[in-house]
Order: sequence, then structure tokens, then C-alpha cells
Amino acid sequence: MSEAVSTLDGWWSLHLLYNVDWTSLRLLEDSEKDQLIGELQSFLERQEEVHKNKEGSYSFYNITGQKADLILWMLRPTVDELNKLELEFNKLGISDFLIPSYSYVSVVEMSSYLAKDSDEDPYENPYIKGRLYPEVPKSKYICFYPMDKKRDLDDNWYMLPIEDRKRLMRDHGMIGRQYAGKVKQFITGSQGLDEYEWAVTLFSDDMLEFKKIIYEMRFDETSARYGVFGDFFVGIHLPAAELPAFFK
Ligand code: VOV
Repeated sequence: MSEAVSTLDGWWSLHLLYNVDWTSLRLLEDSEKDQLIGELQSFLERQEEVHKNKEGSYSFYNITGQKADLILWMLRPTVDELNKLELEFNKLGISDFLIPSYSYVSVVEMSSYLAKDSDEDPYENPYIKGRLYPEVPKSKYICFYPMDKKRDLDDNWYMLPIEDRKRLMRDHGMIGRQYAGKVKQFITGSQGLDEYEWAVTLFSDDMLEFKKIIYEMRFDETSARYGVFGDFFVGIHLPAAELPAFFK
């Protein structure tokens, strides 16, 4: 049996994606729309407060293409809090006009493949804390997708010796590092929690950087041989102040 890799686990993560029911929304009076929008803005302001207090984080983007219109990504210390938040969101008036299109449950994950031997408690290390309990940026663009590592007879990530997986992850990290300052990545693990094994959530101020990093990584053995991908969702930042222009 191959040696399992240990992980450090941080905040819980919930990606919620919706399509807007534009046909029904169009039938509302402007004053009714204002009320729905105001309520959603208050919800987002509460998320911003939590983010500023470093008790969680969130992001809200307008998805490009027909797979969804909106993505709300929320991070919290416990899955119970996320569950409650989802209920709170479902009870907002605007939710009557939102059709769920996709959701993803996971938890911020850091593997130990590249960890240095140390006696210190990793959960007290400032760098690791910053990764496990992240401040999600408000970059112009988001790219979100779930993925697996392959378990075929010939190409089975889970049967590779840990030394091989360490080498592959080192190479993966080297490519990633070339995108420092251009792409910010968040890896959340979902083994036993959702359909795939990880969610990848990327942020950048240039949408083309998503294509560049993902294409470059496809040629690296980790992705070329073992990466299996779900649907990709890309979108543009939607600040609360722009909601009236978006919905009206
Ligand atoms: C901004 C770029 C960037 C950087 C710097 C980066 C670095 C790193 C490091 C150092 C490590 C290992 C330690 C850890 O933290 O776990 C990882 C881990 C991981 N990555 Fe990564 N990754 C990036 C970016 C990045 C992308 C674009 C993808 C998608 C791959 C693709 O083909 O579409 C990805 C995937 C992952 C996954 C699924 C894991 C977990 C794998 C596992 O088996 O556990 N990642 N990643």
C-alpha cells in the first residue's frame, strides 16, 4: 500500500452557483426589485464584515456563459456555519429568482508533500495560517473548477510511492510559482465531501492568465498524466454597489 499524505485543513468552503430567472424578475416593479437588491446587498455587507474581522471570507462574481450567472464562495471555520449561511441565503427574497446550477462543499487543504521537518505546531506558523484561513482577494476575475487525480490501472496517482508524488508536486509548485503576483490559487479538498477530490479557485486581474497557467500545467506530468477535470466556471467581480445595474 502507498503511504497516504497527511494534510492540514483550514476553513470550510462552500461554492454556490445560480442562474437568474430573468423572465420572472422582469415582471417585478422597480420598487420590488430595489427591496430584493437591498436585502442581498445587506447580506454581502455582513460577509464583508466577517471578512474584515478575519472570521471567514467570501467572494461574489458574475459568471460568463450559460452554466451559471452568479457564484457566491464562502469560507467559515465550521461546516455548520456554512450550512446556516446557505439557509440564510435561500431565505433572501432574491433567492425566489435564483435557480441553483451547481454547488461544491470542500475544506481548505495544504498537503505535507513539500513540508519541511519541524517540531513546531504547523497551525501556529503564520505562513501556514495565512494559507489555511485565507483572505480571498477581490480580483477582477475568478476561475473555479473541481478536479480529481486519476485512478486508472496504468496511471494511478494513489498507487505511486510517496517519493514520486513529492517530486511531481515539487514540479507542479515550480510552475505555479512563475505565476506569483498574477494568479492566486486556493486549493480545497473534497474527498468524501463532494463529487471530485479537490476544488481549484483561482483569482487574477487578467482572465488570460487562467488559460496560460492551466495550459502550461497540462504539460506537466501531474496534470498531463493524472489530472481529471470537471466543469470550468469563469466570471467577473460583482461588487455589492453594482447590483442595481446588474439586476435592472
Ligand atoms: C498560482 C499557482 C499555483 C501554485 C504556486 C501552486 C502550488 C502548489 C503546491 C506547492 C502544492 C503542494 C502543497 C499543498 O499546498 O498542498 C499544490 C497542491 C495542489 N495544487 Fe497547486 N499550485 C498552483 C496552481 C494550481 C492549479 C492551476 C491547479 C489545477 C491543476 C491544473 O492542471 O489545472 C492546482 C492544483 C493543485 C492540487 C489539486 C493540489 C493538491 C494535490 C495533492 O495531491 O494533494 N494548483 N499546489
